[in-house]
Amino acid sequence: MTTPQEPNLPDYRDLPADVAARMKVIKERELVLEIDHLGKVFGGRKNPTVALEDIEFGVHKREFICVVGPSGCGKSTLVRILAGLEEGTSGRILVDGRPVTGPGPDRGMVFQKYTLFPWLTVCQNVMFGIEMSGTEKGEAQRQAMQWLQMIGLEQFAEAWPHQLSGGMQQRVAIARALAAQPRVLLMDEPFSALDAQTRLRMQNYLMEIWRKVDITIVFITHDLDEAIYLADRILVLQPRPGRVEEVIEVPLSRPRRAAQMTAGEFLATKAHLEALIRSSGPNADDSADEDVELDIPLLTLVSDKAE
Ligand SMILES: Nc1ncnc2c1ncn2[C@@H]1O[C@H](COP(=O)(O)OP(=O)(O)OP(=O)(O)O)[C@@H](O)[C@H]1O
Repeated sequence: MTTPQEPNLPDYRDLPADVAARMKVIKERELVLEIDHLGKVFGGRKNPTVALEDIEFGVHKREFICVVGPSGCGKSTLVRILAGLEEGTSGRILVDGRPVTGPGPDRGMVFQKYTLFPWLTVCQNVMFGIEMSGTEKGEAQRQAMQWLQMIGLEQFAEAWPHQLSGGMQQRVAIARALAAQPRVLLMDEPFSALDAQTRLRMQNYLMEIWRKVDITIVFITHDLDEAIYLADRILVLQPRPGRVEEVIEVPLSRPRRAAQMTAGEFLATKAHLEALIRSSGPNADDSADEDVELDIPLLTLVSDKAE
């Protein structure tokens, strides 16, 4: 779908030269994750809900993908299928060319809710992911400490998860997921429970780690600012049934800085995403009613009073 461009804003499709060059390099890289004609239907034949229909998308090595869309478009279903926690009804998922048949060490997960094991210390939590791959305890501890150093939490190695702030817990959750050396990191609204300032710090922190570690990221979010700030490409889903609405190449240079959030390219991308999501969201069919609401006499009365 095309939406009218906002006046005074650049065209979100115009990539600055450095971004275009970067996108070209990314697209030349191999596909780590392939979503091959994926469909998902819930419920029986009598009352089916088509959550996903014919999703076709490939994620390149070291790419940062954000998935957005209105509530109910199938974001959580998609990430659960990618993780192998749920099966698709049709199509398939491939990681490095191999079909996904269930959860596996090639895919790490970070969820919205803090998911550290409360009965393990911070260090033991990170060791857990490493030991899962068969590494012996002493070596796992050494590697876990390296990860804690990388995320700046080595002094909390012996602390319990509940002694850490929400942001710190999510940092440990990211370290735990990455320590198992997955090919893809799947993140399902990992920062949505955090306050705005912590959230921005976590976004910067995640991009910093991603710069240093060989990892491909698929990040689900409701927050359009977050998606634009983080992603190389944004996969926009539409609901009922969940289909690919558009894939947007984010026209922002890297490294990203918070100041870019007021740049014309950022605002143009956001305006386009908002229009896309508004037009396909749960209230899209009610837009005619909304127009009627704006005309109600009460609004005129209030403005009369003010004068
Ligand atoms: N276990 C289930 N049984 C039946 N229908 C389901 C089930 N899980 C999800 N659905 C339906 O599938 C569709 C997609 O749901 P999903 O939770 O994946 O969307 P979402 O984009 O993550 O939504 P939100 O943004 O509100 O979290 C919705 O219509 C939902 O009602």
